[in-house]
Amino acid sequence: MQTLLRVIYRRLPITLATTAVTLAIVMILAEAWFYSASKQHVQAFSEALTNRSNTLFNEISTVKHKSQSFELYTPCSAAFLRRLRLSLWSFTLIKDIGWMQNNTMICTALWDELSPPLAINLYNQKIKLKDSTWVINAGIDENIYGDLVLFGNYAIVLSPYVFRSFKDDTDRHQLSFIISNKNQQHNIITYGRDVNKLEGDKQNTSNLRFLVWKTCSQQYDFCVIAGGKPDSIVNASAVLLSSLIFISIFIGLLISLSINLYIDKKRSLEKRLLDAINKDRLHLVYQPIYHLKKNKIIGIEALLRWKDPDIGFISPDIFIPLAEAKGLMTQITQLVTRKAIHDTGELVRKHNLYISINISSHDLCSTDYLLFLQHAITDAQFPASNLVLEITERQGANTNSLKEMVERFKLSGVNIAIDDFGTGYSNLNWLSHLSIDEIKIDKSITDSIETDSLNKVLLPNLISLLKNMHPTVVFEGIEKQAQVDYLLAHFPNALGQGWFFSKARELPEIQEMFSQNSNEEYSPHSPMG
Ligand SMILES: Nc1nc2c(ncn2[C@@H]2O[C@H](COP(=O)(O)O[C@H]3[C@@H](O)[C@H](n4cnc5c(=O)[nH]c(N)nc54)O[C@@H]3COP(=O)(O)O)[C@@H](O)[C@H]2O)c(=O)[nH]1
Repeated sequence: MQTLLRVIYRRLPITLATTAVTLAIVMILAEAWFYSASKQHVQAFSEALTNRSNTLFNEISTVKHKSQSFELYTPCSAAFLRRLRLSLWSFTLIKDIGWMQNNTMICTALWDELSPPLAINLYNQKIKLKDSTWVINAGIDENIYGDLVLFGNYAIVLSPYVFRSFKDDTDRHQLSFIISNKNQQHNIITYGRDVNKLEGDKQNTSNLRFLVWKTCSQQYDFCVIAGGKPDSIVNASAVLLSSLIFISIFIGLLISLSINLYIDKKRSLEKRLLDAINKDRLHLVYQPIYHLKKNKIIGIEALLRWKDPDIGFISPDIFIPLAEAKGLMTQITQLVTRKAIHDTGELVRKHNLYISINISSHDLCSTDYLLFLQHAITDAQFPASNLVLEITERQGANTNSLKEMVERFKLSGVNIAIDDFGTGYSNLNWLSHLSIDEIKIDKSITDSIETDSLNKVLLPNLISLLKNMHPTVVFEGIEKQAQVDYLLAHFPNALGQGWFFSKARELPEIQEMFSQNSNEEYSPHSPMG
């Protein structure tokens, strides 16, 4: 724990930055979540209110339809009132149905005949629609108020619970709503403190500060427009807010810890590599290269390996790019050249093998490396013609300077190969400009043999092109018998390298392979011939 805290503390700016960024991201996400939840709430509220209003309009419409059947009886007679009561029974949102004359209620289903008749105060909000008039909060009797729908002589008294739950919800969530006719000229019911905002915007256009949702009835002439301010993280409960802050800080610290550990690891890997180079902890393994038709090893490729005492084996795919990035490749190439020449001299001379080493185009353009190589060859009395320098172009080196240097290296007697031919790095352009002794066909092309990839279509043309050229051709990454069979049938003089024959091995194992093969019909020949 202490070590972790030290790692975090050591790079305080990174820790503060990641924590601040995480906090900002978490808060933005929380705000977006609140906004989306509020939007859904307004939408659901508007739709529920529309459903409730639909039920109400439906009940009012039923009363209107039935009114003709009521009038078969004398208004306010016992039979008439009985019909009203029977109808009223089935409604949930209508409280009473009355018969009116000159703004006075003569009788109602619940109150029977009123004696004296009740003068109804109809001067509160009055909304005249096509065939009815809505009176909101009409004074019915002493301290009795109610919403009425008037048509003909009838007065429908709405239940006070029609919109009660919606009004409660409106208060709780600071929503507002308007129920208006479809052309929006008459507001039937309005509620909430932001009704004015809804009035100004009845077109369902929400923005970041105010949400609006409009739903219209399919059957009846009304629409519901609901709206309200979106909830915000700022108004969230203290518990939620502090939990989010805590989580953000925690995630921020974890991210900063990972970044710090990654930086440490990268730095330490670089240091470890430098240490390994200086303490000679890198070593070479060798992968045999076969003449396909003769089924004989005629060369070996030196491949660098690094086993760190703490981490274990580290792939060249990791440390070679690291060395390139940190400017350590000159040292690495010199180390590989020195070791390969020193280790394999006897084997090469005895079996007339050729040995390939990987160098970069940067090394090829370096006069220092040329001098180094010449000294190494002379000191070890190594046959220069048995050495192949494999170059891979990754940095986009200038072809003219490469051409000049290839000539200078070749004057020293060594051979030059293009590695990874067929990838974006090595192409026909190099073949036409440089005096090349060997072409190594990339594994991606070898892989296409016996598959339906595009490379397979190109392969026969590539083979017929290469067959007519001077350089030796090596197919890399052979893993299957089918690939060997194909190449034997179409390009028997090609060379092959890959796990089908052998993985890269320690030098003693390679020497062992030669001692086993020594009595086979193998005539040493010029490796590049
Ligand atoms: N400049 C230098 N680059 C070097 C040196 N040593 C290695 N490298 C480069 O590192 C890359 C990875 O190399 P490595 O992990 O050693 O892989 C080599 C072979 O093991 C692998 N291979 C060979 N046959 C097969 C096969 O049948 N299947 C399969 N999946 N992999 C196979 O290919 C690598 C050899 O590649 P190449 O150099 O293109 O011949 C790699 O880019 C090395 O070049 C070094 O000393 N200097």
